Amino acid sequence: MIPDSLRQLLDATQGQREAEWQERRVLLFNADWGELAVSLQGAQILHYLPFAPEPGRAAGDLPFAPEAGPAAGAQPAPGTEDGWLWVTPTPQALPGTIRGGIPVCWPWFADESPDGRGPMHGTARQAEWRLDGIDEEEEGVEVHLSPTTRLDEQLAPRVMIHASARRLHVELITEHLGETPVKLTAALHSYLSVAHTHQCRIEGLAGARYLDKRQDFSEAHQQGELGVRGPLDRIYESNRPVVLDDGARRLQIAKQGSDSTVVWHPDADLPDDTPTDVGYRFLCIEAACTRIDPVWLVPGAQHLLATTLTREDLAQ
Ligand SMILES: O=P(O)(O)OC[C@H]1O[C@@H](O)[C@H](O)[C@@H](O)[C@@H]1O
Repeated sequence: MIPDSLRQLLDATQGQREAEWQERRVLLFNADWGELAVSLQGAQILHYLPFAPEPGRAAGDLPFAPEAGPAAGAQPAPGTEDGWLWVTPTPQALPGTIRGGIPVCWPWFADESPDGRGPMHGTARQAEWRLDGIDEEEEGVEVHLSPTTRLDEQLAPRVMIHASARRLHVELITEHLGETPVKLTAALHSYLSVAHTHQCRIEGLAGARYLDKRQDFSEAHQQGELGVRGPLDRIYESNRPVVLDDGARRLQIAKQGSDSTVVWHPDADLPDDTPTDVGYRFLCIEAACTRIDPVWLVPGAQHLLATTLTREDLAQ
């Protein structure tokens, strides 16, 4: 789900450009392979819409048209015309953050800052990031970003986004530049656009142990596949891909460097920046490192946390 004002900016874009949206600098791509919007506040992807091939045709065989926009035979899959990610149409003003897309939560997840007093989900998503490079090809685009200021005494993050007609792949790389081991938790906090939250079923978590944040982190095991029918805030211990089925489409969400899959929706208790008419149009499924699987990074080491969104019929 994309806010109208962002839609208008994208529609007025041919190829690639930088623009301002909601007081933030955003990178916009509108190409033959699809659309991408990234906010430089937080290196946050706000929108992704692949112009996917018709069933039976490989993404690499797309008949690309010379102008920007979907090529003949390459259309958004039914039910996904609005994009694969959800963004609130009424984001907080700066220095607040934008709810939606894929916020980068770093260098801690939720309230797990070293002294327990840091902002929810870390400092990276509020910070200003810079564009380090763009590698644009016919099949897609690769975008590299890093923060403009030092966000941690010892750790340095960077983000790589690769978007194409086939998939959206995001990497959060953390480098240890300091002298002593550091505990890292993090998340790629994907707000996925869905037909209705209560129509969602997540396949791939059956049997997994989870911590239920709504029950004071009590432990349980997932019985059967997860159907979303009310508020959820769970950390599943799992490194496996899941499939999100919202009745309109099946999206595969795979990941690397993560043994925690967070599933979150507040149900009727919507945040202030989320209008009720769009409050059931998202579900968060997050590739994360949490209290279940914190990463102890030693000097000189790197950690890669990645997530990949693919239409199930195109996933390999
Ligand atoms: O910071 P945001 O985008 O409002 O997300 C909040 C939610 O993020 C989830 O990752 C947490 O599990 C929830 O506990 C939390 O409420």
